[in-house]
Amino acid sequence: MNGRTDPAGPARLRRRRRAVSDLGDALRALVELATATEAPADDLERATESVRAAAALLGGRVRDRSSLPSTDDLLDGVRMYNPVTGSGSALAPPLHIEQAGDLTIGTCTLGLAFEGPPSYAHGGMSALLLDQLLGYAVSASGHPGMTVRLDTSYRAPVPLQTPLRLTARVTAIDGRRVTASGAIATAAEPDTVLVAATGTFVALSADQARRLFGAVWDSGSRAG
Ligand SMILES: CCCCCCCCCCCCCCCC(=O)SCCNC(=O)CCNC(=O)[C@H](O)C(C)(C)COP(=O)(O)OP(=O)(O)OC[C@H]1O[C@@H](n2cnc3c(N)ncnc32)[C@H](O)[C@@H]1OP(=O)(O)O
Repeated sequence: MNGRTDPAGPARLRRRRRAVSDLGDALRALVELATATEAPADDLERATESVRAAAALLGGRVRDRSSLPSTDDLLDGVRMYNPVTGSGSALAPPLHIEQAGDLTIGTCTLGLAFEGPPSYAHGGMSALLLDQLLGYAVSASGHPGMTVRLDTSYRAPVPLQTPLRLTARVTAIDGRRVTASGAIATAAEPDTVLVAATGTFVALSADQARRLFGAVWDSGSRAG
């Protein structure tokens, strides 16, 4: 059941979304502390028991890959567990995105959990952030599509625990193919590009959309 069919309606959905975001905040803090901690082994063992108890609470009712989360709404663009932007995701920094004309701007700070080289972000994380931001720019241009190619150029390491500013814009639309380019910089030095990326996104044909997402879409419609 989702917010469209739930008899208690919007209030229940709002409460559930708030709870999902609060849990996301707590999980992100936990993941960061679990990475940063130098606590003694006794404390690690006690924390492990508490985390296992919390997991047992959450495991009572779960979905599988063929169903959408009950908090999400694809038509309104609500994806609470997106691993880059989702407020409910333990994995997401999260990246906050806003649109200013044709420029897409993202902000986030990466903690120690995203460390690759000591004190800097893992390169795969930079690619993940840019894939999401470029994809958002492509969607915002009215031509949503899936990434088919992402070229990433690492010019300088991305510092952890430092506010970041990411930008992206669509540079070409060619039939079903859309190209977007973007960059990561620090908020303090927004003109110094640390990582640049160009992505190609392809709008799905009706057949491709049915083949890839038909089962999820059908289960969403059945749920309302
Ligand atoms: C205000 C607004 C708010 C918005 C709010 C919403 C926000 C929302 C943000 C979401 C942001 C998500 C950002 C993450 C986005 C992912 O992470 S998507 C996941 C990763 N990507 C994938 O899994 C895609 C995997 N690839 C595929 O499944 C297939 O390639 C596709 C996409 C179905 C396309 O099928 P295909 O048979 O490869 O391609 P086909 O349909 O034959 O060709 C279409 C065109 O694409 C070209 N093409 C295909 N592959 C390539 C390639 N690798 N390189 C170049 N061109 C290619 C073809 O040449 C063809 O060109 P034309 O001949 O038409 O000129």
